[in-house]
Order: sequence, then structure tokens, then C-alpha cells
Amino acid sequence: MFGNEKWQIERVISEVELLSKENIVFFSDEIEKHIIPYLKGKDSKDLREGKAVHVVVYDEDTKNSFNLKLTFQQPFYHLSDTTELFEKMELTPGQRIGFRYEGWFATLVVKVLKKNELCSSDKTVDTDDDGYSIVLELHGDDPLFDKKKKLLHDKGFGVKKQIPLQSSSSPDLIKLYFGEFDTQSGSYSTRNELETLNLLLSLVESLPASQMHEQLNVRKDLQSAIINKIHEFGNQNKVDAKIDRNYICEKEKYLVQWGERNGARTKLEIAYVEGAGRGAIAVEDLNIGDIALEIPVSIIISEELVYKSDMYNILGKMDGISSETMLLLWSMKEKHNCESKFKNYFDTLPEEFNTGLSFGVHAIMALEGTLLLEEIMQAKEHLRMQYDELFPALCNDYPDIFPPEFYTWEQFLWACELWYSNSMKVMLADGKLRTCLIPIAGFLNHSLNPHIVRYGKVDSATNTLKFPLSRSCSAGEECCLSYGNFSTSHLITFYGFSPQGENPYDVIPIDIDVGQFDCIEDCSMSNWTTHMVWGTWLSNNHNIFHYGLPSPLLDYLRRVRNPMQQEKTLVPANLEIELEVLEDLESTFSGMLENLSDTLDGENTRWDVKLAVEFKDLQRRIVSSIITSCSAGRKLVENELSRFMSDTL
Ligand SMILES: C[S@@+](CC[C@H](N)C(=O)[O-])C[C@H]1O[C@@H](n2cnc3c(N)ncnc32)[C@H](O)[C@@H]1O
Repeated sequence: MFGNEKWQIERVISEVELLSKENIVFFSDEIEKHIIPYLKGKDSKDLREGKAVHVVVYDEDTKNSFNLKLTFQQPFYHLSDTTELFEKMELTPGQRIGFRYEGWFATLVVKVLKKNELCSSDKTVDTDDDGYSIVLELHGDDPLFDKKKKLLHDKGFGVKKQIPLQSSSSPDLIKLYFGEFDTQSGSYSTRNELETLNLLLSLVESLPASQMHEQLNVRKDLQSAIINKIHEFGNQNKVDAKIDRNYICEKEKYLVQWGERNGARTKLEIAYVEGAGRGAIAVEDLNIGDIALEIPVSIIISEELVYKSDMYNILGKMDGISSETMLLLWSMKEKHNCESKFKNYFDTLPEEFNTGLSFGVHAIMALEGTLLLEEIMQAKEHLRMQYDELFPALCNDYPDIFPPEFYTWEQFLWACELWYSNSMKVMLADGKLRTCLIPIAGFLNHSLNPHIVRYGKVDSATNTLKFPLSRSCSAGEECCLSYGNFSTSHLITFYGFSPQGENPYDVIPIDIDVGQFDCIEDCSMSNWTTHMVWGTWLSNNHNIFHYGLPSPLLDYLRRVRNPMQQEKTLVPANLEIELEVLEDLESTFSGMLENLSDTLDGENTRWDVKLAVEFKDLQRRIVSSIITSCSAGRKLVENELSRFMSDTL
């Protein structure tokens, strides 16, 4: 029954894998009897710190004992205290535990590798056995397998990493697997954490009932541990929105009533939120899993509407026109149609969207020296080209279908802003992903600490799109979505706002021209390479060789100077290289800071100038933090060097 073959669980159940009842070993009495009591008796600090836990598992059939070592790392990366979860998860050999890092997904497999190393002792702890390993594996079913494989390869990893467990020197698994990414980001995305915890919660809830587990309340305890963690997260990152009750949302109310007549259900009311326009406020306390909003497919604006319209006879015959562009053109005309089914929806849309695409000349000038300037100019140029390809030709050829007064450049830009800032990607019943406008849901604002993260797939049983809560929302609180993992520059360009709080997606890209260094002749590197740097306050390692800066960048610059350098040891030759690298980075970023000069127009209160100034301040803050870290790093290195000198004297 506890045969070791059964320990090798190969079947992939889901992203985060808890073994199901079919993989019976997970629930085996033997594991309950031998591992869990041991783990429960363990000092929680030991587990948290990622030390290996050595247990002996006894097999009643063969009367043999297996030495087993488990290394407790933080599989839900960045969660500060997973011990509680772990104790209740009953880790078993063969169990896979998924963990996420910024959209990455890896699986940690607890595996017994040497079955022949049986020992007859009945002791419960063995610290000397080296026969077991933990295997980290990128799963073959992963839709992004090839991309992740390449990325791993670039970082010097394979898709599978077997890590022998050795007592005191057991390696830090997370660092081994994600070392390159881990170094700088002490910060994390609340959205990703929330999504992972919710995924875990749904998996725990879907575990088949087991009498033994019910008795032990294991499932219940695990559920409440996860829920507590979710609450903790929500509270840590809370940003209170101010709601202006004086603003009467009449049209919005009509839209909600129209939606409800058509089958929509909502636990949200629309109100004016300071700094964010309209927003959706919870009318009652909402808990994790509650559906805040449910929209029937019949009131979703999707490409089907174009196919039914007279425009399709013309647009359908055009080469290379996307369904998104057709829908955009459809919406430009439909908003003027008094008989439109969606009149209530169009009535609630603002006259101006105020995204980066509408920045005026002062705001553009204020962005000088930033990449946002380029992003906005490029996006606008692209739209202008698209417009010129379609108009005035369509209006000239088919004035009845495309009345020229509806298809001016200004109206085209308005529609682009509408679609960029209000559309959502939805998987409809046919399984295809479509860009849609969703009445009522379009009032949900974005947050870096959102309540709703899992949405976008039509429930085929009800033919509705549901917005369930991933963390609770109290009555009267604004209920927010995550629009996605976007940088502030993207949010300004396409949505017209800069989010409150620390956005972990804000990076400064730097292009390095290897040619500027004295690279040795056979240097195999290409001439240009791009790296991303975060604000160094997000990093938790400011020690020598790290400095709060990204390791891939530092390693690259080291390799350019000395392709043979392998070890980061405190020897003068390495320290000299460290100094050079830091000096170069400091001078690169100091140049960048000079270009990000103070914005002249302090008096200007136009929305776009304010946003541009805010963005530039953010850029300056990031660049300054990098310069400060380089300079602090240089001091660290110089101290080491002078210690070396005085030792050798
Ligand atoms: C889908 S709509 C949300 C409803 C919108 N507030 C309204 O009044 O129509 C997206 C727009 O809302 C605003 N918005 C969303 N989240 C925001 C936030 N966190 N801060 C400020 N504005 C936000 C931006 O103008 C964005 O383009």
C-alpha cells in the first residue's frame, strides 16, 4: 500500500497540484502517521527558512523505512509565511507544488529518487543521508513551454533541475530556479499573489472529500489559512478611494436598470470616485468567491454585431482588416443611432477620454527625455496611418454607410481611446478570445491591489460573464479590477492614469553597446543588448555583488570585461571589475537623470501636464535610486579592496 513506486506521481492535475484522491498516497495513513506529526512538532522557523526536513517513513508492508528529505521553500513565491499552509498540505513524495513568479510557473516535485537506500532503523530523523533530491520541473503541458525553456536556457538552467538534498548545505531552491529574477525584485505583484492564493483555494475546495480529512478538519484549516493570507494581503496594500456622493450618476443608473432588465445581476452601484471618474461600489459586504457582477452575453458588444450590420458587406471584402477595426468603425456609427439597443451604454460614455493619445503639446514637452514620449508618438502615428488607409476612401465610396461627419480623425481617435481604455478580452462560448465592450463592467476601475482578477471567460451554463471576488470587499468600498500587469507608461498611454501605489511593472530599459567596452577579440556577444532595471527600493539584496541591481545586467557587464570570471569571490581582480561595472552604470544613469530635467511648467494644471509631470517624477525616482545604489555599492567594494590591501601589507 505504501509501495515506493506509487510515490512517483507523474500525472499533472492542474497548475498548482495537490494530489487528488486517485493518487491515494497523499491520503495514506502512513504519511499521516509518520510525516505530519513530525512536521507539526517542527519549529516553524526551521521550515520557513527553507531548511531540509529529514524524516523516515515506515512502510508497514515491507517493514522497511525510507529516509526522506523534504526542503521547505516558499513555493508561493514571496509569501512571507507559508509554514502554516505547508504543515497542512501534507507534502508527500511525488507531490507537485506549483509556484509562480510574475507570470512564470514552475513545479516543484517532491520525489524519492533512490528507492534502494532503505534503512532498518525506526528513528524519525536522519540528517546524514544524501540519497534524495527535489526536482524542479517546467511542465511539458505548459502553453509557453518553448518560450520558458529558452528563457531558462539563457539563464543557464534546464527545464528540469534536480537538487540533491544535503543536510546543512541544502541549496535555496527558489534562488536556483529563479536566481536571475529573484535578485532584484524584493517586491511582488499583489495581483499575482492573489491569483495564486485563489487558485490554491479553489483546488483545496475541489479536493474529493475524505472521511479522514473531514475528521481532522484538514481541509477546513487549510481553507481558512489561505483565506487569512488573502485578507492579510488585501489589508497590507489597501488604498482607500474617496467617493463623492454629491455627483449624481443618473445615466449610469439607467444603464444598470437596462442591464438588469436584460438579465444582468449586480452587487455594485455606480458612484463618482475622486481621481478616477465613475467607479463601482459594493452595496453589501462581499466575500471571496461572491459574484459582484454578472453580465449576460446578450448585452456584450462583440464582433457578432458587425457581421449582422450593413457595414459588413463592405468591410468583409477588405483585405487585412481586423475584426477589432471593424468593430471600432461600427461603434463610431452606432453611438449616433437613437434606436440602438446599446443607446443606454453609449449615453454613459464620456465626451473625452483623456488618455495619453490625447496629450497636448505642453504635456508632450514635459515628457522630454522619457520613453513615454516615444510610446505615445508611435502609438499616435500608427493610428493616424490606420485612419489614412481607411478615410476618406470609405466615406467617398460609401457615404450612406460611412457618413463623413461620423468618421473624422477626432472621432476615430475618440473611438480608439474608448476601445483601448474600456474593452476587455473575453473568451466566448465558442472558445475564441474576442475584444468586447461590456456595459456596466466598464465602470470597474483598475487597482494594483484588485478585488477581481479572475474574469474573462463566459460561463457556458448560464451564458453570462461573471466577476467573482478574489478578495473581500466591504459595503461602501470601491470594488476594483486588475486590467493586467501593465507599466505606468502603458496605463498612461492607453488608459490615461497613473496607478496609486508601487507598480512592480515600472522598469527602465537600458541598451548596452558592447562595442564601448574593450571586449576581447573572440567575444561571442552581439553588439547590443537590452536590460531592465527597477527602482532599487524594490530589491532586498543590496550586498556586495548585488547592490539592489539586477543580476543579469551585472553578470553581463562582468562577462564583457572578463569572460572567464566564474566565481563571485572577494579577490582584488573581481573587486576591480565590480568597481568598473558600477562606475559605468552610475555614469550611464547619471546621464539619463540629466536628460530628465525638471519640468518648467509648475503652474500648469491641465490634466495631461499633471500626468506627464507625475510620470517624469517617477522616472527620476527610479533612476536616482539606481545611481544611489551604484554609489553605495562602490563604497562597499572600495572598503573590501582597502581591507585586502591592509591585510597584505
Ligand atoms: C474601464 S473605465 C473605468 C470607468 C471610468 N472610471 C469611467 O468613469 O468611465 C477605464 C478608465 O477609468 C479610469 N481609471 C481606471 N482605473 C483608474 C485608477 N486606478 N485611477 C485613475 N483612473 C482610473 C481611467 O480613465 C481609465 O481609462
